[in-house]
Amino acid sequence: MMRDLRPSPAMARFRLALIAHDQKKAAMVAWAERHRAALARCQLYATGTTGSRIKERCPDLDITLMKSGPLGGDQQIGALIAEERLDGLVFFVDPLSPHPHDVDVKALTRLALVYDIPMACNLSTADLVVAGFEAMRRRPS
Ligand SMILES: O=C(CO)COP(=O)(O)O
Repeated sequence: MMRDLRPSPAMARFRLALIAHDQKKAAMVAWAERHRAALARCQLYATGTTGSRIKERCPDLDITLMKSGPLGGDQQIGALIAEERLDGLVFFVDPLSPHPHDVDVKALTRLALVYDIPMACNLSTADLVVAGFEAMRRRPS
């Protein structure tokens, strides 16, 4: 079954979570800056360090900061998905470094699959997710 990704009238903003591993944080900040206008129309969540880094560069973005990933932030984002309070996830994964909380990352990925949440793990897919949100926002209901 296809999810209807249009925001309901009651939920006029897409709810998007942003996460980046350490080696990908600079790319995430640059990406967020590039999509600043579209992201300003979203309700944003982020793991602690990722969100703080984005806010340094884009202080106008309203981001709800969760805990840092290794301290449970990935699981908090997963809980948002399980409660159906998230419409998309951008998670810039570093495939070349080991992470002590790999099990949390796997659990988060699994929940995004279970709940059919658009999940972008690299730049080009993240661009498509934002373009998709913007196109759906403009589509007459
Ligand atoms: O570790 C992370 C994702 O697994 C990201 O967490 P931070 O944004 O707190 O660094």
